[in-house]
Amino acid sequence: MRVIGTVGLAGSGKGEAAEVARELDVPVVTMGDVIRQECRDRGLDPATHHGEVAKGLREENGPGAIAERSLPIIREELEGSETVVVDGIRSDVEVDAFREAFGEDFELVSIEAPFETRAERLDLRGRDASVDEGGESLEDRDERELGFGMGEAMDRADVTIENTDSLESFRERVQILLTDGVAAVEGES
Ligand SMILES: Nc1ncnc2c1ncn2[C@@H]1O[C@H](COP(=O)(O)OP(=O)(O)OP(=O)(O)O)[C@@H](O)[C@H]1O
Repeated sequence: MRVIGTVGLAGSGKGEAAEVARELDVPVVTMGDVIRQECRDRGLDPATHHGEVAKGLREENGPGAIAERSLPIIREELEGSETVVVDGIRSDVEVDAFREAFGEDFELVSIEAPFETRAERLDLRGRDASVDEGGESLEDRDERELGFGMGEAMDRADVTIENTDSLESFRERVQILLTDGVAAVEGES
């Protein structure tokens, strides 16, 4: 059993990593999915209320609320798969929740790229897929997410993947990590 969590700022490559996992038939549990479900439960549109509901959930139920809500989903996926990816961890408190739930079987990967690189990629992604980023600037999103403790979560990672090279090289490293574990990419980046 292996639960691989990813953490990283907007545009760092978490979505691509999740895509590589799906291509390998590794189930991906997204923190965003938990929040979107909560939006629907509250009768709110996830497109416009995602950030607000994420903040509300943490304020009302504690900073580990979203991680806690994802645990049963992850456990269910582990019944059918040796490896599960947890996409989009946002804080050190969430890291603690996963470590407590899965112990040594939880491995945290920090995906990192400089601000300008992320800004360019998100700009291109927006144009390609007409993704609505909700009108929030990357500076504001970084600030909001770092405010949740994302920097501390990144500091706790077992391994960091620098996503500054080609997409192909990034995808290859993610594939190695998913098939051979965190130790296989340690020292590479
Ligand atoms: N190494 C790379 N080279 C070129 N493009 C890349 C690279 N890594 C990611 N991208 C592209 O950059 C965009 C942002 O990456 P991705 O969607 O994976 O980010 P993310 O971390 O999931 O961001 P968000 O949290 O906003 O969803 C995507 O269009 C992705 O295909």
